[in-house]
Amino acid sequence: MIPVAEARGRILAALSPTPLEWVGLERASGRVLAEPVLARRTQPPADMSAMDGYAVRAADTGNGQPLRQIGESAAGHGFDGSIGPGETVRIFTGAPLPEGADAILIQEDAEADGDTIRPKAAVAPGTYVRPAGLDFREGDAGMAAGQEIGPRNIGLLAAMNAPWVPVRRRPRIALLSTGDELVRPGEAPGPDQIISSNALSVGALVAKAGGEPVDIGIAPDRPDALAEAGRRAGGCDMLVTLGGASVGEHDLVQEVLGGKGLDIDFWRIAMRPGKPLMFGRFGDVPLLGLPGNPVSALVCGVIFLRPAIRAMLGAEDTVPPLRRGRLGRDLPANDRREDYLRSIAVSADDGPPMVTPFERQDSSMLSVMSRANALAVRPPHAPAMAAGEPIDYITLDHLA
Ligand SMILES: Nc1nc2c(c(=O)[nH]1)N[C@H]1C(S)=C(S)[C@@H](COP(=O)(O)OP(=O)(O)OC[C@H]3O[C@@H](n4cnc5c(N)ncnc54)[C@H](O)[C@@H]3O)O[C@H]1N2
Ligand code: MOO
Repeated sequence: MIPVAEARGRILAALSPTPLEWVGLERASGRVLAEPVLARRTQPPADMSAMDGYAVRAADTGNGQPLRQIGESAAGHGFDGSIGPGETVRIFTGAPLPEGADAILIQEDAEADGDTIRPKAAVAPGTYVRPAGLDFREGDAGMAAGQEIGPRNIGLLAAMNAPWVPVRRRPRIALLSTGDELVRPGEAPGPDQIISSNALSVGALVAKAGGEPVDIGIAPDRPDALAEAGRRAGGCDMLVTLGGASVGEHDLVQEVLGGKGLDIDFWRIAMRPGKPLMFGRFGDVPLLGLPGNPVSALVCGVIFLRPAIRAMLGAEDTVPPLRRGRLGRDLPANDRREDYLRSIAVSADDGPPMVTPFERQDSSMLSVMSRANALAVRPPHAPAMAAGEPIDYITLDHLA
C-alpha cells in the first residue's frame, strides 16, 4: 500500500496536457487558458469622463466667473473642437474628455442658464477623469495560461477585444461501471440487484472539474464483456473503471484487462475509503481504477481524478488544499490508512470552522456523502483526538 500523496504524484506525473483549441468567448466560461491573453487595445482608449456634468479647465472653476457652454460630448460621440479659457462642454459618463479640458464639474455642482454655466465649487485637475489606459494598455497580459475563465474575468477578455481564446480541450473521461448487480436508473432491478450510481456521481465530478464524462456503460462480471467494454475507451484521454478493483473472484479489472494490454503502475493505497485504487495504462490510455463502493469512488474522485483532470487542463489548481478547522467530536486513534471522513464544516465567529465527522462512515452510504460538505483528513497512525483540537480538512464546495 503506497501513501496517498505518492499515488497522486505518480498519477499526475504520467499525464500530459490535452491539445489547445480555440473557443469563442460566449462558450469560454469554465475553460482553462492554454496560453496568455494579451490586450489588443488600450482601455479607456482616451481620457474619459466618469460622471455626468461639464468638461472644464480646472483653473477656470474657482474664480466666481461663469463658463460658456460650446458643445456636447456623449459616450460614443465625442466633441470635435477644443475648450479655451472660460469655455465648457456638456459631458456624460463614458464620453471622451475634449481637448483643453482637464476635469469634470459634476452637474450637481453647477447652475445652468442656457449656455451659461456657473460652477458652485472649484474642482481640482483630474477630478472625475479616467485617464487613457487606466484599466489596461495594449499588450498588457490580461490572463495567464492555466487560469480558468469565468464571471470574474471573461468581461476583461471581451474588453481586451479577444473574441477567441486558446484553451485546453476538455479531457474526455471514459467511465466504465462493472458488476452483474447493476442496472441503470429507471430500470427494474432484480431481487439481488441495485441501481448503478457511480457513473453519474463521478461523471458530475468530471464535468465540474472541466472534463467531459463519456459513459461507456456497465460491463457484467464476465471477462469477454469487460475486455470488449474497455475497448470503447479508445479516443478518450483517460479510462476510469468503477468497481471490480478489489480481491474477490468477481473483481476482474486487473485480471481481464491485464491480458489485453493493461500495464499497472500501482494498486492499493493507504487510504480509507479507497484502498483498492489502481493506476496504469490500458494501451495508450491512462487507466484509473476507482473502488466500487459509491462513497469510495467519489472520495477518490476528489483526491485523484479531479487533480488528474486539472493537470490535463494545465490548470493552476490541481491538488485540493488542506484547510485548518476545529474538530467537532472525539475520534479514536487512526490505523495505517490515511482517513477521509465525511464531515460538516461550519464557519465560526470565534475561530477556525468547526468540522464534525458523521458518526457513520460506511463507504456505501450515499445519504451521508450527499450531506457532507467537507472531508476531515487524518494521517496514518494519528492518535485519538478530542473535540476542539485542530484538524485538517478539504472542502467539498467545488462539488456543490
Ligand atoms: N477481502 C477483502 N474484501 C474487500 C477489500 C479487501 O481489501 N479485502 N476491500 C474492500 C474495500 S475497502 C472496497 S472499497 C471494496 C472495493 O471493491 P471493488 O472496487 O472491487 O468494487 P465492487 O466489489 O465491484 O463493488 C463494491 C460495492 O460497490 C457497489 N457498486 C459497484 N459499482 C457500483 C455502481 N456503479 N453504482 C453503485 N454501487 C456500485 C457494489 O454493488 C458493491 O456493494 O472492496 C472491499 N472488499
Ligand atoms: O476503501 Mo473502501 O473504499 O474503504 O470502502
